[in-house]
Amino acid sequence: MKIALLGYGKMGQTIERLAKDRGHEIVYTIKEKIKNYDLSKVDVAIDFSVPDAAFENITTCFEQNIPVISGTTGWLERYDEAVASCKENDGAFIYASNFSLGVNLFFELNKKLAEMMSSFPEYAIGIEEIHHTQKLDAPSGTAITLAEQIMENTDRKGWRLNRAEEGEIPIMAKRIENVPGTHVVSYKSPIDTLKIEHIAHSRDGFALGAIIAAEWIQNKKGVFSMKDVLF
Ligand SMILES: NC(=O)c1ccc[n+]([C@@H]2O[C@H](COP(=O)([O-])OP(=O)(O)OC[C@H]3O[C@@H](n4cnc5c(N)ncnc54)[C@H](O)[C@@H]3O)[C@@H](O)[C@H]2O)c1
Ligand SMILES: O=C(O)C1=N[C@H](C(=O)O)CCC1
Repeated sequence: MKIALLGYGKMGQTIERLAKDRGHEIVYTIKEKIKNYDLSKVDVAIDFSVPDAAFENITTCFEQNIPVISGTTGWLERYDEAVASCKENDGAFIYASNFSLGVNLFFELNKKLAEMMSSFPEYAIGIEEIHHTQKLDAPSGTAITLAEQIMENTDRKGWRLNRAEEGEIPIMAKRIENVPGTHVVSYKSPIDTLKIEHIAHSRDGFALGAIIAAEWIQNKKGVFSMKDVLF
């Protein structure tokens, strides 16, 4: 595949290394607005940029008929508009708050556990996420996905950053140098605590998942998720 990398920071560079190992060609490494680039020779754009740029990057690709894989977090208030743009342009799109196989397995466990725990209101639910200090958004996109999955399977009505309110899920966000990404979902009662945890040891899992998604979306049209790709 001929790949355009939209965003060439920590993730863009990791994707470049792993994509080359899999025989792909990186034709653009873009660190700025993409309006002026001719992407017509590109098979797929992989966007790991910044929250302010993601929506414009993604929709510009749809207008140029390029499939998009996006992992940028912190722009999701415009996700529905991006989906509409994909459909209008008969495009192809996958967004995931986390592309790693491990986290996508963790998502499935999280949903199942929340469904089981919904019968036991004595357990207080909490989410903790830990990331490196350069991260621009909080809470992480992954933590928001985990909270939304719990809300769909319990009576919890919302989530809140760094504090707990009645009926909501607190998401505690910590920033520690060099941590690629850790997520913990816990259920605490006066008697015991139950926890599930995912610890990324590097960015390779996120990058590999995004490349696998880019390979999978070739010759497809529509809006898909990592669940479609992996399971
Ligand atoms: N979904 C996942 O699996 C996953 C995994 C890791 C990171 N992320 C997300 O990916 C994004 C990037 O993470 P990172 O650690 O590589 O960040 P980073 O800060 O290292 O890199 C971001 C890059 O985007 C570039 N950029 C700035 N404006 C741009 C624009 N208009 N168009 C294109 N590029 C632009 C910056 O110059 C930089 O090179 C973040 O939102 C992060 O939360 C998602
Ligand atoms: O390093 C980051 O930034 C990460 N962002 C994603 C998120 O916000 O969930 C995935 C994990 C790494």
